[in-house]
Amino acid sequence: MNSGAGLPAVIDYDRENNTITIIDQTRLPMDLVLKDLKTIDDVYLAIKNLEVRGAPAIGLVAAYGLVLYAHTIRTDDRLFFWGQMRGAATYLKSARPTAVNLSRDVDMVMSAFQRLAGAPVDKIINDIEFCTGLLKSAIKAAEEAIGRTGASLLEDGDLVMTHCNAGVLATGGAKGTALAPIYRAREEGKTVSVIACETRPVLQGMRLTAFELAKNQVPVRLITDSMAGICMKTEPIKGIFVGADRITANGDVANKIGTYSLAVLAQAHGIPFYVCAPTSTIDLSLETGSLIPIEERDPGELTQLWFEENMQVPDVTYYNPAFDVTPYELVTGGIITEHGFWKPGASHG
Ligand SMILES: CSC[C@@H](O)[C@@H](O)C(=O)COP(=O)(O)O
Repeated sequence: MNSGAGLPAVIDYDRENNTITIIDQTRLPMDLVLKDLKTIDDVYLAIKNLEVRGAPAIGLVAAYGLVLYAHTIRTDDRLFFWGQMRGAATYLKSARPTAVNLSRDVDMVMSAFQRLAGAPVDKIINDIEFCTGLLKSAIKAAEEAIGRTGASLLEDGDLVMTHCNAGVLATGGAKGTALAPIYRAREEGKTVSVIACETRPVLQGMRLTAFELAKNQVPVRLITDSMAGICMKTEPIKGIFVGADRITANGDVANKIGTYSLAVLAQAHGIPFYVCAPTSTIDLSLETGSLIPIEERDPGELTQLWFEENMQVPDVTYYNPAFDVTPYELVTGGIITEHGFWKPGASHG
């Protein structure tokens, strides 16, 4: 199956072989490699190690992970079945803490499972698989809608900036979130070019966004994160478009580390800052962004990853938060969801 973005499906589930196939994003852009996930541990590690990453994509692969696991342990012993599934759900949710989509999608599958508690095991498994298929369709539909709203802000010849990867690789959908307006604008006959920030330390902007956009013939220029300020000062940037991992009730936005710095710079330069995210990324249970759990990752990502040599300096400590929180007042353009612009205080829909 194709992702519709010049790539194979980012996440695909084959029921016959009870296998999830993903694009292994740690191998991009050098190698476009598909990887099979056959066990719950495979799924957990794929999320943890960023083989599949991006808020909607990790939720989707975890949901398929539960389907895969249900097929694997299929048994008429309901108590055992339920206990094992609950353990698997907790395990998958622990892979990464910041993106709310992971726990939300796992919980969604588990509540479908619970609702069917008295049904035959085959029916339960069929239904949770169906539910996961619906989730995938909902991701695609949300992206189309986000794309339409976002593209209405763009004109032919515009230049935008983005950070990390909030494209198809991050969602397993059709257009991504922050990149959806750009893909949609192109469908409307408008060429929009993109400045992609490389996104230290794991380089999602360089390895994934630049790759994905180039593959789709979208003009893209890569910069290091430290070049964003000079670009905002000297280039006619129409807007900054980023995705989100979790948006709290007051509108604060957790997204890839470096997003907050871009929002501060954008405000200083009078450039609108837009966050594109499906409503499933809004977490009304948290009042403010300070309550969002921020994932801290291995310092090896600073000292080693993507380099031949270990560059760890003796007697130096390292700090590697994977996300930061941008306060709502810096989201000057607004938060674009599948229902149009969302403001704190409004319900999801
Ligand atoms: C549409 S995805 C939005 C976010 O998940 C994305 O911007 C991001 O921060 C991804 O971080 P990652 O650590 O690569 O999973």
